[in-house]
Formats: sequence, C-alpha cells, structure tokens
Amino acid sequence: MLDPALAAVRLAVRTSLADVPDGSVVLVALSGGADSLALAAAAAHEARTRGIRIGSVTIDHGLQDGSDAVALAAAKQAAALGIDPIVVRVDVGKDVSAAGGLEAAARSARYRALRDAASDARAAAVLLGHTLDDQAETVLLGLARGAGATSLAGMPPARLDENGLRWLRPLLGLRRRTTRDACTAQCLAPWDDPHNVDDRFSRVRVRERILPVLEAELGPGIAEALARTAEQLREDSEAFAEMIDETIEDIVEHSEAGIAVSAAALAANPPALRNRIIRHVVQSEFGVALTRVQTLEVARLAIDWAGQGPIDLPSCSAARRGGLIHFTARDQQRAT
Ligand SMILES: Nc1ncnc2c1ncn2[C@@H]1O[C@H](COP(=O)(O)OP(=O)(O)OP(=O)(O)O)[C@@H](O)[C@H]1O
Repeated sequence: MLDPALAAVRLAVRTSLADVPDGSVVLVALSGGADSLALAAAAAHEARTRGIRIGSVTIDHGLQDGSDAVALAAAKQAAALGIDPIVVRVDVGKDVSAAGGLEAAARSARYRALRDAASDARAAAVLLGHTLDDQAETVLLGLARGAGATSLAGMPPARLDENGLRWLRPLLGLRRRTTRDACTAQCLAPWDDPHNVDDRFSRVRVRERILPVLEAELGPGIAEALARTAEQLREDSEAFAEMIDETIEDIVEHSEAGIAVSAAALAANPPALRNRIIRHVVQSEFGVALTRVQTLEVARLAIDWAGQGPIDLPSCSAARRGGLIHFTARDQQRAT
C-alpha cells in the first residue's frame, strides 16, 4: 500500500496542477528542504502520468558558507527524480537596504530570480513548498503585530500574476511532518537549513516554542485552526478587493499632480471599505503601504472634517480641498 504521507502529497500536487494545461512547463522552487523536495518528487510523479514538463529552480543566496554545495546537491536530487534542474546564484546585497533587512532582501531576490527563470522557461506555473505550518506561523506572527485581515489571510494557495504566471502552493493544506514522512517513504534525504532552528528568528521561536505551548494548553489542531482563520480572511479580503475594483473608478479623479478621492464617497462607505480604499489608492499610486494610524488620519479628512491641514505620508501627502481629498507625490510638491 502506498505510504499515506506520500499519497497525501501526491494528491495535493495533482489537485493543485489540475488547471495547468497539458504541454505546460512547471517549475518547482526547490530549496532542498523536506517541503520542496517532497513537492518536487510529487510533481515529477505527476509528470509521468500526464503531459507536463517539470523543471526545478534552486536559488543560491550566497549568504552561508557552502551554499553553492547545498544548491548543487538539491539540483542533483532533482535530476535523480527526472527533473531538469537549474541553480541561480543571486546577489542579495543589492536589495539589503529594503525594509526588513537581510531576510526580506533574500526573499525579494529569490522571487525575482524565480520570476525570471519562469519567464526564460516559458513556464505556466511555479510551485512553492509552503505548508500548513508555515501558514499557521504567518497568522500568529501577524496577530502579534496587530495586522489586519489582508495580512492575516496569509499566503494564497494559488495566485495568477500580471504576466499570467501561476504561483501555486500545493502543500498549504498539509502539515510539515507529512512532507518529512513523504521524503522518508521515498528514501529522499532532505537538507536541514540551519536557519530553521536559529531562534534569533521570530518565526523559529513561534514554531519551536509558541505553537507547541498553544497545542499543549488549548489542544491539538491549533495550527489547522489558524490556517482556517487565514482561509476565511482570504475570502473576506478577496470580496473587499472586488468591491474596491467596482467602486474605485467612480470615486477617484486622476490629475497630473496625483490622484483625488471624493470625500463624500469615502464618508458614505463603512470603515472597513473606506480604509481599504484609502490604502489601495496610496498603494497603487505611490507604491506605499499605509499603517493603520496613517489610514485613519486620512479618513478623518472625510468623516471628521474641521479644516485640518495636509497630512504627510510616506512618498506623498493628503490634503482636502473642497469635496476632494488630494494625494500628491512629494517631488510634485517640491516642483510646485
Ligand atoms: N533557496 C531556495 N531556492 C528555491 N526555492 C526556495 C528557496 N528557499 C525557499 N524556496 C521556496 O520557498 C518555499 C518556502 O521556503 P521558506 O519557508 O524557507 O521561505 P519563506 O522565506 O518562508 O518563503 P516566503 O518568503 O515565500 O514566505 C520552499 O518550500 C521553496 O519552495
């Protein structure tokens, strides 16, 4: 009988790939860890049963001694599974000034390299090995920062990007131990990333110390419960995103100086929608994510108007003139 963990991983991958047409190239983002190794093996198995071609991309961030050997070992494991592997060395240094430090820089370099590799291979999809445990940790970390629904919705199981590339997380419904068991069942030896046990990282402390305490005190199933919360909030966030798409064109005016939103329309919407519209406008026009405090201050220009002056925001300012709230870029302000 097929090992249950292996069967579960294969089923998850088959389901996730169901919408990917035959003839497509699918890339697995392969770190060499248990999650992505089990994922790669299941994708290779799927390719033997239908007309898709699997490649793997291993990113060498060049941040640890021997990272090139780790990447090469992962590529060799992929080749042994019948997958076309590539290794991409990235320069994390040039992103390090980005908010979030080295970890965030490594992440953005990794996703950029994955996007480029997918474009070079004309791939239809990239598979990522995030599991239910990763999702639960993301939700807990978000709660600890006071994040809103969009962040607490965690990672989507499937996302179509602006280039038509699918980013799929087939293992998001499976526990991490299942991917380990699936590797064991196939005699695959995953790489153990030392970062995964380095308790200077808050995610590691959540994984190693906080989730076990919650499970001991509140009963097992906490990780699943947190992942369910993420799923429900994802539905809510998607509904809000659709509502914003439907309303936004009617209530904004574009100008050379920036963008303006009708104060009356903002005031007429419930806070959940009003605050999202404000954040959406600033994010899409200036590429900046407003904090809750900044968002509420802008909202007061609509709902609590007492002639207050312009509000300084990252990259732009907001000011009410007549019935409109104008968002103006900083360089535009200097020029005028
Ligand atoms: N060096 C790498 N090369 C290729 N893929 C990688 C690499 N590191 C991570 N991945 C992909 O990302 C998945 C999640 O890995 P990990 O949890 O370490 O990253 P993360 O930083 O949490 O990811 P994210 O930034 O997307 O939240 C892996 O299962 C794998 O698919």
